[in-house]
Amino acid sequence: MGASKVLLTKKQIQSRVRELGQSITYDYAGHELVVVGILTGSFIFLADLVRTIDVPVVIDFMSLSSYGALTESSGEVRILKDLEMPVEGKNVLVVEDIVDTGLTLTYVVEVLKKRRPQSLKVCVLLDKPSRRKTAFVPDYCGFVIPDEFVVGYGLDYAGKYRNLPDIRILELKKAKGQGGDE
Ligand SMILES: O=P(O)(O)OC[C@H]1O[C@H](OP(=O)(O)OP(=O)(O)O)[C@H](O)[C@@H]1O
Ligand code: HPA
Ligand SMILES: [Mg+2]
Repeated sequence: MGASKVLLTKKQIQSRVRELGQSITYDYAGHELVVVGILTGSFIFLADLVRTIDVPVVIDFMSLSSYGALTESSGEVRILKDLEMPVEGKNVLVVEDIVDTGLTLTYVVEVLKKRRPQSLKVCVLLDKPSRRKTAFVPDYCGFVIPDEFVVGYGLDYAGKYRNLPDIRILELKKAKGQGGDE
């Protein structure tokens, strides 16, 4: 298995997700929220987070791609699937698994701002600031992590490992040495 070192346990994630949900509930009290999940990486975080948010929530998804099967961003972000609903006049909260170079979220914010939402904020579970190529700063952040490629809890390497219940550091060399398939 190429992803053996646990960086964040199930328990740590669960407790931090609950805290984020409480902050979001407090900040949006009395308002309806449109939660926009960025597919595919955000799906587990979003599913857990929305169940800790106690204001009316509508959920929509957008799919973008820049990494493909690589551990380095291609630098080019494309929309693969757009939102189903207009967000004009809505309080929009983008939910994402990780901000790394910042290219994906910088692009998402730019695209959504043009649709004139009432408010637009971004919640990420993980922030890897060491590799940033844009000035992007999330409004809500679960954990700041070191410059390692991580998998699990929705995050993948070449489509795999999203189902791991914790977040682990991908160890490619070890995987090769042990006859892994990377
Ligand atoms: O800050 P950045 O350098 O842009 O990287 C972050 C983005 O990269 C990953 O998605 P990816 O494009 O690999 O697709 P996925 O969500 O389907 O895994 C991750 O889920 C974020 O969306
Ligand atoms: O560390 C990462 N893991 C998985 N997907 C990612 N996309 C950007 N950074 C990462
Ligand atoms: Mg993603």
